[in-house]
Amino acid sequence: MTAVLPAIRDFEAAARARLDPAHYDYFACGAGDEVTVKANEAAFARLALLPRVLRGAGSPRIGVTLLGSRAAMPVLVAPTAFHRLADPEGEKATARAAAAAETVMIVSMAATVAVEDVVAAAPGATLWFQLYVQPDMAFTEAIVRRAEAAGCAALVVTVDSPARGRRDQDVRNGFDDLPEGMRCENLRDDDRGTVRPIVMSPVISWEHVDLLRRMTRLPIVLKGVTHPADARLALDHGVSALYVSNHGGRQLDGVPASVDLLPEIVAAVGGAVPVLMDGGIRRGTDVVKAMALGASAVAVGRPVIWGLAAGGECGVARVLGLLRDEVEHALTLCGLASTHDLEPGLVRRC
Ligand SMILES: Cc1cc2nc3c(=O)[nH]c(=O)nc-3n(C[C@H](O)[C@H](O)[C@H](O)COP(=O)(O)O)c2cc1C
Ligand SMILES: O=C(O)C(=O)c1ccccc1
Repeated sequence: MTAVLPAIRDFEAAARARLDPAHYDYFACGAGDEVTVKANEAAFARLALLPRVLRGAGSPRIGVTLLGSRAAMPVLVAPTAFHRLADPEGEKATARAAAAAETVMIVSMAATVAVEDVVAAAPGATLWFQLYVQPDMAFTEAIVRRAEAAGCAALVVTVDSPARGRRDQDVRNGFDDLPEGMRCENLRDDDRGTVRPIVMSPVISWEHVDLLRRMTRLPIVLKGVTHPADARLALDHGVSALYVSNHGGRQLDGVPASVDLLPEIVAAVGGAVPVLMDGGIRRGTDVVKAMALGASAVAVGRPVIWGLAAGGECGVARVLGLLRDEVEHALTLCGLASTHDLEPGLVRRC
């Protein structure tokens, strides 16, 4: 992979040229009229940065420690499904690139490589496991035990999906299942000898969070919280971190941009636990804006997919390296020595 690709959008163009059009659409598209998909990126464009000068800050430090996991940069790999649609090595390639970048990869429950095989392929990677609670709690527990045994360091429970989002473009393309030879390997049921379908269930409630809390000693991150009242409830239920997300605009269309939700959630949490966010991060300056508004770190979904489709492990490594360089550069231009110096005064609404 030798092309000059100076920005995330160049990786998207390269990915689009290589992917089956229906698979590109699956990765790119969102629910409904894609109001939320567009809002996620547009909201960053409406936030301006007000740099400080003559601070002699030197080269910025951008490492973070989250729930005991160390990351060399405040950009994590968001959980995304079906990496083998983008590259034959799939999640193994993504995990190797995340390990090389020394950041956390959140492995999707809907991965096309079993979590044990991801770990084996990327020794030294720091992995968190994303879970959709399945109504069959015995099966949910079996999945949690696999993630624990594989060495995952946190459980990211996605709560924005009581039903699957309606994505019209997938319907137009007739895309509703993985091709022959690919499966969600984390859903393999040894007792039945089959792979179970992922159930997105409207019966999941706070009781299930309590059950998970008692089931595992792993820190629990609640992904997909948008309402400040839910942020407060989450603290009552003992979660270790909140993860503000609208699922990249793929679930309920019309939810505000993630970065616009951050200030209220951060205020509701009051520093009790870390607040992560994703949605629309395409530049180092976006990372800086989100962290100035109180995020402890951010995650990227589609940019990683574009790197993977454009150039496999090397492509993901380049996307993560690009974001790292851009974060350092943006902090330097803001006159800051560390991401810890980011504060709301750096950001102006325009
Ligand atoms: C193709 C694709 C698959 C996804 N699969 C999952 C998933 O399996 N579990 C999950 O919690 N979120 C999933 N997400 C949502 C991402 O974790 C994340 O919230 C979103 O991509 C962030 O927005 P961004 O793509 O603008 O960075 C998926 C997103 C995309 C684009
Ligand atoms: O496509 C998605 O956004 C997603 O979250 C998902 C979850 C399970 C299976 C496939 C996709």
